Amino acid sequence: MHRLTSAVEHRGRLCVGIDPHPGLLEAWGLPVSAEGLETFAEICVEAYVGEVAVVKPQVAFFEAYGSAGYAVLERTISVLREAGTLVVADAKRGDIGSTMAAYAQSWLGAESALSSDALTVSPYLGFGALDPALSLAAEQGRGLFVLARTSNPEGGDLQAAQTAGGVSVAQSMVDAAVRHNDAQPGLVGLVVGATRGHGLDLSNFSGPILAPGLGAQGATPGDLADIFPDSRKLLLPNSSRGVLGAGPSVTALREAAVKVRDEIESALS
Ligand SMILES: O=c1ccn([C@@H]2O[C@H](COP(=O)(O)O)[C@@H](O)[C@H]2O)c(=O)[nH]1
Repeated sequence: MHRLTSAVEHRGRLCVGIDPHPGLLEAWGLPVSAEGLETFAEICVEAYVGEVAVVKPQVAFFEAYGSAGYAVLERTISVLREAGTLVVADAKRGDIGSTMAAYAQSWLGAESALSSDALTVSPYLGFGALDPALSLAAEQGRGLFVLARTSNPEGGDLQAAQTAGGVSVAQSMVDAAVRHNDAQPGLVGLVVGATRGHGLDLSNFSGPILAPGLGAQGATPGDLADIFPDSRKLLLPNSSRGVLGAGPSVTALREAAVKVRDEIESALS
């Protein structure tokens, strides 16, 4: 949490995405192949390093190219982290505890080529199933972002459903995160979409919140203060396509990221 707080103080709260959609590769004049992917990622890295605190590669778009895609992802993560940019691997892993331990080693283990500063995880096999990842993250000084209320409209039926405890499923994830952070501040972050009112009580939650939905999904920096009235300090609004649409010029991409970054900072000041 200390590294995140310091990065955000220096380079703002925007978490910008590297989401190499095939349509974006084409729009950038790149082949839809692992070679195109590599150039796309290199342009993103050049544009973002030094300007934003946090970058979120969307693992799915690398995975689509198999081992060659993973090799590009490994290089991308490593170059970003060596340059001092925090990396959230958006892989949304979640499984029974014994398998979760292996996912944790892949994304948070110091020796892994995919080792990142934080990983998105799904708690829908039970928050307790995340324990091996929580332990490794704590040991390695990394973080987890646990899906609570996602930005997509389809998430509502499940996430807003009432649990036997009388709170929504999403709120139960927030409450579990609060309990873990009481023991280890900042270990658990949440994913809460910026696309609508989330209906959550976040007043006891002091960890980071990854808030996707700016740009292509319709949210604007001006919406953030209303949606997250009590969670501004470590709020990490995410925009991917909304910024990436400015490429392939490194300068134009950097300017687009800096513009959104600065709009977020003035909206949350
Ligand atoms: O609730 C969620 C969780 C994750 N995402 C991811 O964030 C980006 C958003 O991309 P845009 O291009 O800015 O829409 C993408 O990687 C999603 O998989 C999310 O949108 N909502």
